[in-house]
Amino acid sequence: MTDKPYDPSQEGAQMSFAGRMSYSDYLNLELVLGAQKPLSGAHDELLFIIQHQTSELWMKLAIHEICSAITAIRQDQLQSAFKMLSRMARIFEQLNNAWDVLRTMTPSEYTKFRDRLGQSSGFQSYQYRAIEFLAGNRNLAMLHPHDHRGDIVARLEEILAAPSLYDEALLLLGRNGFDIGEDAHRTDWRATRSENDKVLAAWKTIYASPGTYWMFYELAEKLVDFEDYFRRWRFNHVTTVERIIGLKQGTGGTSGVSYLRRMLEIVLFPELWKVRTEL
Ligand code: HEM
Ligand SMILES: N[C@@H](CC(=O)c1ccccc1NC=O)C(=O)O
Repeated sequence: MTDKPYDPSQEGAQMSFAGRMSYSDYLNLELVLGAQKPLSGAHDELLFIIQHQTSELWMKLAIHEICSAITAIRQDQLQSAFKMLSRMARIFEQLNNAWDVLRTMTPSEYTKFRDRLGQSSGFQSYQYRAIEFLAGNRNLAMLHPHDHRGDIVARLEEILAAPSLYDEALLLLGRNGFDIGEDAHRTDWRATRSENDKVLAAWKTIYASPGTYWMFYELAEKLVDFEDYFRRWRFNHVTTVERIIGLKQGTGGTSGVSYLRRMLEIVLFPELWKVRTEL
């Protein structure tokens, strides 16, 4: 005698969703899964689109976490900030692992649809710029690709009007009796801050006695962790780009690989890296 095929409804699985919210209703899947619109017939274009869309979704979450981490630090709620910062690092790890999928696309496959991209480029990713601005890398020139979109410029300007993640970490040290010099008196958050020896000395004190300053020490390490994963993302990007387009100019108009190599030099939390040499 053959067994009847297993029917999960017999143990209660809901099978009727007329008038009820289903999985795809909740996740708005029609919108998400209907948003891939390849412009060519090339097999690999779907990979390219999905890779970018999923990256942008993870970036959306990263922005949500970093904004809440900034607020938590401002309110001296360091434990919740730590949770969000740990998640940030994990999100970047996720983005880093995703390069393994894109790396399977060869130059021959990419050239089949590259022309169709026009002058669009990741250089115009406003969520990527938001993450950089929120973290503390505030290069105002990066606002201009969005000049035609007042709503995006307004959102980025709103970020630039407030202290960055690193600024908030420094203000926290200031509130707790550390001399952070110039950084205690800043009013213009748009301007790129300069490195500051007093801040370096404050981190040095913290790293010299972790037990005494555990919360600040833990915050410092979470920030370094985040920057470490961010650097790996930049490195994976430039290596994948060189592997796929060599030294060609970018569709966004930059020199391509040499521009991206220059971006590898960006340091988000300079005194936290410098302090290592001093210990
Ligand atoms: C075939 C794969 C890729 C190639 C060939 C490529 C190429 C490039 C190039 C040449 C640039 C420099 C700007 C330009 O002139 O276009 C750039 C920038 C950028 N790309 Fe990609 N990219 C690829 C995949 C990705 C992916 C998957 C993401 C994820 C969202 C991404 C995000 C970015 C971002 C955020 C920038 C700006 C970086 C900065 O200004 O520091 N790219 N890309
Ligand atoms: N800049 C790339 C094109 C590119 O990668 C791209 C194009 C449109 C949307 C996202 C992209 N990804 C990252 O730059 C290139 O020069 O081939």
